[in-house]
Amino acid sequence: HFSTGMHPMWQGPLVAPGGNRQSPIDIRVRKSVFDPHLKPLTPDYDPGTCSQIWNNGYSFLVEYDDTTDKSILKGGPLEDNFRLCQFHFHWGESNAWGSEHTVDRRLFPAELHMVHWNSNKYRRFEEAVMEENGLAVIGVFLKIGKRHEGLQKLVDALPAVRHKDSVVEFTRFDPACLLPANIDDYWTYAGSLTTPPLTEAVTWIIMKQHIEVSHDQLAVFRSLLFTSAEEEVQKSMVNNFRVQQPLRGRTVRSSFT
Ligand SMILES: NS(=O)(=O)c1ccc(-n2ccn(-c3ccc(F)cc3F)c2=O)cc1
Ligand SMILES: [Zn+2]
Repeated sequence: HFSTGMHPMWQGPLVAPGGNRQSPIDIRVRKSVFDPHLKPLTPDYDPGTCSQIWNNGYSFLVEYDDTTDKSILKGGPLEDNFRLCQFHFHWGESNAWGSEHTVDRRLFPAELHMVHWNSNKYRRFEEAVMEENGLAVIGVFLKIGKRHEGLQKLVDALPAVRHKDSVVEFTRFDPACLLPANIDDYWTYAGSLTTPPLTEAVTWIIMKQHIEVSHDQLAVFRSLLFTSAEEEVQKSMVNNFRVQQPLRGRTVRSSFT
């Protein structure tokens, strides 16, 4: 039987010890500050660097070969080149919740995170993840609506990684297809990873425009399991989001008025 009880990890530290730039947060639109110096984001991804999908017991990660600067993110609030290493999602057991960030307390059914690391300053991800501003994560909200054609190739591969620690080869997927049409309007703030190690290394870039996926596509996310094949009790992979964290005086900047 599949319980959707709170997975122990998610009852983890509500606020990291001594953390004053933790994520996720609620984005108060009227409190965000327009910054005219913010540039447009210029992602440049090579689908040829896509390598595999891995169920790590928290989410499923679509991983990219980040040994060269083939898939990079520049511009926006970023001074350096950031290399794409993986993307993943957070979602709820119902369409009423699931996102990690909120906009004026509005919850979305799911949220995409595209994780990049500063390849000008560091030699590998493992180093960057421990450094202030070593990472840049793009967040995109998902809403239930029309089927997302580009996502379907990924949805079709998910049954192969149903259990924790399963991996399947996955190639030639262009992550740019998951970005909204308008990537010029975003919020950005200094934050952290939202699961352990919770390091305060992330420049967050949250897209104002959401993408749409169908109810059936999101239902396949919920068919994944937190648990490995050997465990007796299988736990549905749902509600894999962290509770919101105090802003602690941080400013959220917007690229739009
Ligand atoms: N949800 S999120 O803020 O985008 C997020 C949360 C956690 C991670 N995460 C968890 C473990 N790691 C990790 C993987 C490999 C490594 F060498 C070091 C790490 F911290 C990681 O990047 C990555 C991204
Ligand atoms: Zn995430």
